[in-house]
Amino acid sequence: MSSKITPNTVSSLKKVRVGVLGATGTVGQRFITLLSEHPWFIIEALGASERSKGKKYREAVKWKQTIPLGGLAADLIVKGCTPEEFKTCQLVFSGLDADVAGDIEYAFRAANIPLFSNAKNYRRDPHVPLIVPLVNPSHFSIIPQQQSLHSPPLSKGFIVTNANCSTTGYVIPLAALEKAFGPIESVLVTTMQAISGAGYPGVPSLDILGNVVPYIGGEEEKIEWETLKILGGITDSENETDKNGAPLKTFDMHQAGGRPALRVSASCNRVPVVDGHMECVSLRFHRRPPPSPQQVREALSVFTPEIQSLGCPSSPRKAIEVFEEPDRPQPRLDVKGTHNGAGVSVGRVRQCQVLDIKFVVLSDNVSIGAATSSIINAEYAVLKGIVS
Ligand SMILES: NC(=O)C1=CN([C@@H]2O[C@H](COP(=O)(O)OP(=O)(O)OC[C@H]3O[C@@H](n4cnc5c(N)ncnc54)[C@H](OP(=O)(O)O)[C@@H]3O)[C@@H](O)[C@H]2O)C=CC1
Ligand SMILES: N[C@@H](CC(=O)OP(=O)(O)O)C(=O)O
Repeated sequence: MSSKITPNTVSSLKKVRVGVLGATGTVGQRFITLLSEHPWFIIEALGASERSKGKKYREAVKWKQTIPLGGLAADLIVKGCTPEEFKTCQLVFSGLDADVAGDIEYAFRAANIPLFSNAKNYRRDPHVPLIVPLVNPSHFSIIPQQQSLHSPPLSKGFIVTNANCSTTGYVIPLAALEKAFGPIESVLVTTMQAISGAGYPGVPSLDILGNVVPYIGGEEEKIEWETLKILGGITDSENETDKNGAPLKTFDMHQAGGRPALRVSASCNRVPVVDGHMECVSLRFHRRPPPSPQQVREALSVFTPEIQSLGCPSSPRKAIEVFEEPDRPQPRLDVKGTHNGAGVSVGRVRQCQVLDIKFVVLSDNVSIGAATSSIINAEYAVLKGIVS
């Protein structure tokens, strides 16, 4: 496909054939729901574990979505997760358990199948982009390097990851604020994470009902470093070159051009909420004097990511909904927001007596925190001719 492709030309072409790995899981089910009505993509193949393989999807899955399972996917036979079984797919989404995602996703890339992953396995890879589509789709520019460094070099295959669900939710307002007011110096974030973030069946009811668990293994570290990769840029490496002697591209981890290092401290809690991660954020800007709460509200409200102006069909109508009411957003009332969980909601923007500004952000951990992000990333790749 040429880079002149527009949303209208994609709509008039034959639908892109897609597969879903981990299709029976919490994220996999959200993929099925969103893809069943997708204007550009059609589900071609579904994969899961040996437990599910060979069964009709409707028999293999414990369907937990509020929308009934219907459409073509319900009667597809679930396959194993091997590239051979997905060779007719033009791209594949992965909602695989991280314990198995590493080898399986590697095999798909090696078989020249573009793969959009929710799992954590390749997020730290120096040649794999970690893309929150409302923030840093420009990081797709690392893909040619990822393909050329693979042995043998790849013509079509690549891996794109999306972020941890808590990172995704709060990094969207951070990006809007950096765009408006320049670098952020420090961030304190405290999460209240929904049970669905732990997959199905997830946290035992006796542990979570009427309770708060102040620990989610590995989560705080992920939020702290993923933020730097996502909000940073891509620069030329000082000491690594390709086979022609040209500098390799590298993620600057938010430190390019003498920018002050961004320091992030995260505290993560599991709370008895079904869907929707709420995060309390306090931050300090580099610039002095810092913006006022009203300027922050306005900057968040007008934030328009590139994917919106490009016309990606799953992008939210409004990226950040800003609430004025003192007791909103709330997970039960606001998790779906204005566009089926594809945007985020911010409220309680106010002055912080220790840093500069504080606010609360709510995101749908299974939608923009997982499946919706992968889908928008794939739409962007189709529009940019990165997938054909
Ligand atoms: N839930 C969330 O909010 C978020 C999750 N993620 C990440 O997304 C991924 C999926 O999460 P989630 O949906 O919650 O997890 P689930 O536990 O709900 O689902 C896991 C999926 O992986 C499949 N699977 C397990 N073992 C194998 C195997 N050996 N071979 C092939 N398939 C296998 C399961 O199939 P079967 O049913 O047959 O066992 C199931 O489809 C994880 O990596 C998670 O960290 C990322 C962001 C948010
Ligand atoms: N750990 C997150 C969900 C998740 O799976 O994260 P990751 O994709 O970073 O492993 C939660 O429990 O809410």
